[in-house]
Amino acid sequence: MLQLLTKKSSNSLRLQKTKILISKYKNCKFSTKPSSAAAVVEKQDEENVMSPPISLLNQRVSTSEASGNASFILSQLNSLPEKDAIQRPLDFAVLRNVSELDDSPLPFEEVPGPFILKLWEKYWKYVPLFGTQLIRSVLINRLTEGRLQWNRNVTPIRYLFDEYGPVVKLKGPFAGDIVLIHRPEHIQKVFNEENDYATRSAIDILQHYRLNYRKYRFAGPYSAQETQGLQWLKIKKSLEMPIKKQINNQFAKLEITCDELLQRIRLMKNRQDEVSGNFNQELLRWGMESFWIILLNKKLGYLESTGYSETSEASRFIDALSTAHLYMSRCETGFQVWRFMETPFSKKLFNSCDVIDETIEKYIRIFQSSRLHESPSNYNKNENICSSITENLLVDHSMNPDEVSTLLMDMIILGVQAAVNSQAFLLYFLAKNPRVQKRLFNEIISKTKDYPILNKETLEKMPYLDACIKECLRIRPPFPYLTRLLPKDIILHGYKIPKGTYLIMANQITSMREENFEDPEKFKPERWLQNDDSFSAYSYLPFGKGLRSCMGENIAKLEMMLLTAKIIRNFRVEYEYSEICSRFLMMNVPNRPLRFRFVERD
Ligand code: HEM
Repeated sequence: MLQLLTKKSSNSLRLQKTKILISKYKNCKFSTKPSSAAAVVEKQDEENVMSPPISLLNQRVSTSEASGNASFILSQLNSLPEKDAIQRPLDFAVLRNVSELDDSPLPFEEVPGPFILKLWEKYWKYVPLFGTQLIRSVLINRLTEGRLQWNRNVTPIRYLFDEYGPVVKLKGPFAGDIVLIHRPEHIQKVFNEENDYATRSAIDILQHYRLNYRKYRFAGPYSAQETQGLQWLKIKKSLEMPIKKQINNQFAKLEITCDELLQRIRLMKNRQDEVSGNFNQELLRWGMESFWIILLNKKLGYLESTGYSETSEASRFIDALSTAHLYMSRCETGFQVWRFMETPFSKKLFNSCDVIDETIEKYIRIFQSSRLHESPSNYNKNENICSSITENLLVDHSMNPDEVSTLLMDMIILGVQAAVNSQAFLLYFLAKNPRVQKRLFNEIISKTKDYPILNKETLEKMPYLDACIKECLRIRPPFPYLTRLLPKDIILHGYKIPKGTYLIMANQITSMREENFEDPEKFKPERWLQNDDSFSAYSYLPFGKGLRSCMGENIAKLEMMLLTAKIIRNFRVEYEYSEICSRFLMMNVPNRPLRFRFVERD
């Protein structure tokens, strides 16, 4: 009883202290300098502050959470009636004793973030099951106390920004601390510091597949291996020209591939002009066929009738690619038991990766047996001999077949899928915005009336088409986050972020905020046609930025322009069903079947 009474009185003492704290805050002149709540709190009796006036706190707060640090308490105070007066991270700053303010950055420890991780940390450090992807998804969902579901793309991260401000720290017991940002000026600062060893977070399961399962030496550009250094950048730089050349040289083949897809649409449509739900697979076939044309200089018949037989290489490859995508995502999120033993998911993933790998290897062997006996000098004499990027990698860069195979597989699993899903979203946005579609149709007709065959120059004269693609990638970038390992200490929002911290730059959130784009939810391609430099280049980064930016940007844009122009010139695209949103399967993918109507134009 006595204990209870003491507890009660100490609680009211804490309540009083908290109120004093709030009134101090209210009376204090607003300072723009960042400061720290912790500094104020340090002055309090630690015991008192560490056990907050729970009755005052939001219902969600459990006692164990409440026994946390000062940031936690103050963040919970924001849900008190006084919350209008107290804002989030800036408030922590304002609460510091004014006399202590100076220009020096605040220590990393004071970056706000969910506290509950601190409790779990003790347990986690003995269970090395966690990878970067986990931190991004499961963990964040857990932190949001069950209000958000798994694989819900950017929602959990948006929640964290709303809760903690523009710079949020996640204590990563195993993978290291992670800092989340979304403001363009912060993102710009990170890219300004980038050096030749720019490192992204890896897709761990793919790295595991290459290094441990296949025993390759090269883990691919989406790994955190040494390839992330100068060697990769050298290869990447030297491929810029060949890719450009290849896009120009292979334009006619890419166009034929689009025509084949149009034929497939005509075959697939039912009486209501509607294609079946697995139209995404058709787009995947188009994406793969286009990829092979550029990378192998070959049409492999993915959209030809032979390619549809169940036993065909094309069908097996497309199945493997879809399966790999699904299980890669499942392995990366959740408990990563595959780190210790084969699991049903990792088995399915590896089997599909084997199919992809073996197909790529087959074409590499065909190339080797037909060309490698020629002397390298021949390649220089006749430019056409090195007619595909794959040959270029093998011959000019002396990459070994395993390395080439790994690189192509990364490009396929992530790059081709990104282009295909973006194309799917673009058709959806056009279907849902008939006025935009009409304007696009008019542009296509006006630019092609004298030239029934599209060419690259004609496409370049279609600014509205380009704007539609940009707008689609703004609202649904395939990759909603960019990541970098900080090469040196930087100051963000007044906090010192140390070298070696992983930064997650939430680029989808950036481009969906009102302060960066007016009416961000609306599909308004027109915004890209205004000579408006009011938005920062760093508020829209669907292809990333800097040395590690997307290598397939030109390929993807051209493929999308070509196919969209062809489809819109031939069909009016409609969609009658519920809204198609995105779900996160290592990238944004449509969450519903693509049951478009393709109505033939007169
Ligand atoms: C709409 C389609 C695409 C989008 C939006 C996209 C976006 C991205 C993004 C955001 C990155 C990471 C950039 C960074 O960290 O700064 C990336 C990297 C990469 N992308 Fe793409 N991509 C697309 C299509 C493609 C295609 C078709 C290919 C290949 C044919 C490709 C190949 C690559 C490669 C190899 C990298 C790694 C580059 C490096 O690490 O240096 N991408 N892409």
